[in-house]
Amino acid sequence: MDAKTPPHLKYAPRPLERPSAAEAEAAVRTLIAYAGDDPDREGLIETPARVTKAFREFYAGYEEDPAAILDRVFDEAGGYDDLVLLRDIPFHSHCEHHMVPFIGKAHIAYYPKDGVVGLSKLARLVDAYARRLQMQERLTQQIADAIQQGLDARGVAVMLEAEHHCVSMRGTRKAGVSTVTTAFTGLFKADRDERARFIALAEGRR
Ligand SMILES: Nc1nc2c(ncn2[C@@H]2O[C@H](COP(=O)(O)OP(=O)(O)OP(=O)(O)O)[C@@H](O)[C@H]2O)c(=O)[nH]1
Ligand SMILES: [Zn+2]
Repeated sequence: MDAKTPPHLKYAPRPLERPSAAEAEAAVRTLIAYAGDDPDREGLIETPARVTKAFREFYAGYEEDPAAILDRVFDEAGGYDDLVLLRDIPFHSHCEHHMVPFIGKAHIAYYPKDGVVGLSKLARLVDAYARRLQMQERLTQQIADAIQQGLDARGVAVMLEAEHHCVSMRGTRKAGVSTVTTAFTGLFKADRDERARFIALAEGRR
């Protein structure tokens, strides 16, 4: 990606100064005590190390370069230039307000221009952005923009539907609420029939 790349698409938002694993484990001990339990009781002794390890998995996206995921374009798709759609890609992310999971499915479509990308790469792209502290709206937009930029597609459509555990488990405690977000570029942005086709396919109506 070049100097014109918008900040939200860059590999990492800024150079990160990571605390050590020992410092992170100490912070988890503090949170256990804040929750009201004893970090020294037997069942919790190894928990700070486990949580720290889990964090590296939950937030592995900061170490991924989305542009590199879409690097390999196949230009031998036999002239195929119609829509490619992946439906029901499961994802897990964490909301940046409460660091609580939001979990759902992504539907992604694009109209190829000069080639197609390996199907698994679109799922990898979702993970590269989902495994960060996120807002669902930004996650949706980042996925669309990265595909648009990486493939120079004629159009990209992204729909995310997710349940936010910060809404279901705490605060208003409304379980089962689905948040739906969409982002469109190119043909999808310009043509409402294209948007309708995408939505029908994403919902499994065709
Ligand atoms: N737009 C948007 N809001 C989100 C997302 N994830 C969590 N939120 C919301 O972020 C808001 C944060 O609101 P605040 O009033 O600062 O925090 P709060 O007091 O914990 O809010 P409550 O959840 O209403 O108790 C809440 O309304 C959350 O539901 C997201 O991905 N997108
Ligand atoms: Zn939240």
